[in-house]
Amino acid sequence: MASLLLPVSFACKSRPKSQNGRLMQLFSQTIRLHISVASQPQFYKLCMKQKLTVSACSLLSCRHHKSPTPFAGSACDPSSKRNLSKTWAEASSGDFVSTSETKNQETLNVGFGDSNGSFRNDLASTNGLINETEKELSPSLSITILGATGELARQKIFPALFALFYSGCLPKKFQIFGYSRDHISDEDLQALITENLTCRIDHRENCSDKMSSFLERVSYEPGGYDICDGLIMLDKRMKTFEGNGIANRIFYLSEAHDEIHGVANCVAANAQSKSGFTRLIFEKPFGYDRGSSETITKALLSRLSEGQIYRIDDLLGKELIENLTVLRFSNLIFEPLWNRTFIRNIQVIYSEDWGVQNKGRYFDKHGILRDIVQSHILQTIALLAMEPPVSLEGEDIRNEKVKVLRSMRKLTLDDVVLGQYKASISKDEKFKVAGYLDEPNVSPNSLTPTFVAAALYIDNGRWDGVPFLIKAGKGLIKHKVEIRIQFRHVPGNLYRERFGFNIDLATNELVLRVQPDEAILLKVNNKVPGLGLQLDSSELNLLYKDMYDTEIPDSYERLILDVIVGDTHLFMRSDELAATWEILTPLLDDIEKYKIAPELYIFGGRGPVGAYYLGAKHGVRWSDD
Ligand SMILES: NC(=O)C1=CN([C@@H]2O[C@H](COP(=O)(O)OP(=O)(O)OC[C@H]3O[C@@H](n4cnc5c(N)ncnc54)[C@H](OP(=O)(O)O)[C@@H]3O)[C@@H](O)[C@H]2O)C=CC1
Ligand SMILES: O=C1O[C@H](COP(=O)(O)O)[C@@H](O)[C@H](O)[C@H]1O
Repeated sequence: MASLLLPVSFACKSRPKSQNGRLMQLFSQTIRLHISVASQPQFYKLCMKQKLTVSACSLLSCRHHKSPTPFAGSACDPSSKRNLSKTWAEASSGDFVSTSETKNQETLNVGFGDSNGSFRNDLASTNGLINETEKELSPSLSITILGATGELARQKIFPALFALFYSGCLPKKFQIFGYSRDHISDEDLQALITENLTCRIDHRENCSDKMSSFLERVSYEPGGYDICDGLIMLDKRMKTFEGNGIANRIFYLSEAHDEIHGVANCVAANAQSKSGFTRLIFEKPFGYDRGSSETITKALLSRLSEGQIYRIDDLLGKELIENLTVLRFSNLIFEPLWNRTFIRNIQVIYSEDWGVQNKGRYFDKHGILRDIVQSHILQTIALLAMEPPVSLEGEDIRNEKVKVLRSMRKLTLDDVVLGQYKASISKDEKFKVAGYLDEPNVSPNSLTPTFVAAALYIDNGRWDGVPFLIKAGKGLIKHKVEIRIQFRHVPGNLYRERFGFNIDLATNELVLRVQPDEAILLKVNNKVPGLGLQLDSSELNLLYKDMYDTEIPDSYERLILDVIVGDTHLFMRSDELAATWEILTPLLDDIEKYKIAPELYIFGGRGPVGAYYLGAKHGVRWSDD
């Protein structure tokens, strides 16, 4: 019962006083009175009755469901995903605690909950007022962004942290430290990040107050990446902020990739917390091939424990990807069909209508296989194809993902089509569109692929013989990420003649549209209304923007929150990482060895025609065109 109610008190306590303040007060009193008897549906009704939707209950509890039966749990209530105290203890027990390793639940508490599982008023309030003793002893969270002046930090990480603060998802005692080589002041950094901070569209009260309150907690420390002096200074500054309470630390390594190694070493040696957890977030690329990735992993594991390493992949924080496991394991109608007997093929499509933008140098070295397939696509397939995990705990899910990845056949040139976008003329024929070779910092003779289509197979009992067709490319006609699951045709279908010879028309298809416009679509064969017996393929359409009147959080918000609460399931473990490189390295070696020239395709087109032949070879018709 308590866990059902946590989001309620959490949500409502963390709300600021607004014009709804009185209502809010009444409401939270009411909720507390109901604490021992209320159930989540009852709570929901209460919210509805009081017309306390988004504005009064915050986005956390009764916010988004038009459906009358929201499930327990809230956006930033970790217990909604996993059991808070359990997760906390387990995730932390794998963490490196350099001295005085007090690993019981309370000492490794993030400050969200106490050992009874009930929430204390530890969440960041907009006025941030806590008395001195409380300040000294309460658990703290320090988040350091290394590479704080960079594009990723400015555009994604700081805005995500602000959104978490805005949604009441950060503990009361938190501080954000920016770190990079530039000699700038706290104020300079605050000014730099302000332009990208926005309040949620669906509840914008006190936006500027909240921004100021957030910015007050952002400070800056200059320092290098490979020499540790800066991090030693930072450690001192953190200690001043942390006081004598439990000190939890997160380091987000968002500096230039070449520096990752040195920085991780410096953090591990000089800036780990002595009394709480220390977690490091790593950005892509996760190595270059099997060998390089293994070297990096070994170096990291010599300094840190597996539980401290969070390899972040923003695609995995998208709503529909998180929903994959929910869809599969909480609906009776899907899981029994989720195998080779009923599924004909699965297509994962990652199509971008832009080029490499300003990342020519990085992209030319890595290419589409490392940039998109190695993590985005293989992780998506792993979640899609894994066996049911023992539980929703991160490690249980990661155990299943690694098995699928290890059962995946190594890719070979025979089952791959590579492409590269070339210069073209705009549709109105008015201007020339740059090709890949015209991009800044790209070698003029580059053979780096900007497109790949490939057929993957998982050699296990569930998926034997089912092609997983993947397509990823830049400079294509559409901008979308989709997973398409095509089912087999109905045996002895009574209506077969209505479909002629085109069996594809009679195929049920489940489409998970990750972006844009998140949606779950199910294609079913249906009778066209009327006196005749005409059939068509229609869509049962769960379009999120029609169904839920809430803003979908950015994936960085979800993933950073996962790091805070120690939920590892969306982050690649070292053995998963090794398994992905096993699949790709032979192919990458051959591409380099034989200097495989990619098939050129027009920017803004459908990609190389070879992709269609590849589909045909594996009995698949791309269903996204
Ligand atoms: N941007 C994105 O969308 C994505 C980025 N990534 C990864 O995230 C990390 C950060 O990306 P992003 O912010 O775009 O990168 P930036 O190029 O903007 O660089 C980030 C920071 O790294 C430091 N830096 C830049 N060049 C060098 C250099 N030659 N030597 C040492 N330090 C340098 C800079 O800080 P300083 O002031 O100290 O010079 C800069 O603020 C990278 O590792 C990247 O691979 C991964 C996926 C997507
Ligand atoms: O990780 C990456 O993602 C971007 C696309 O990110 P999105 O959040 O805009 O969908 C992609 O363009 C880039 O190549 C890749 O490294």
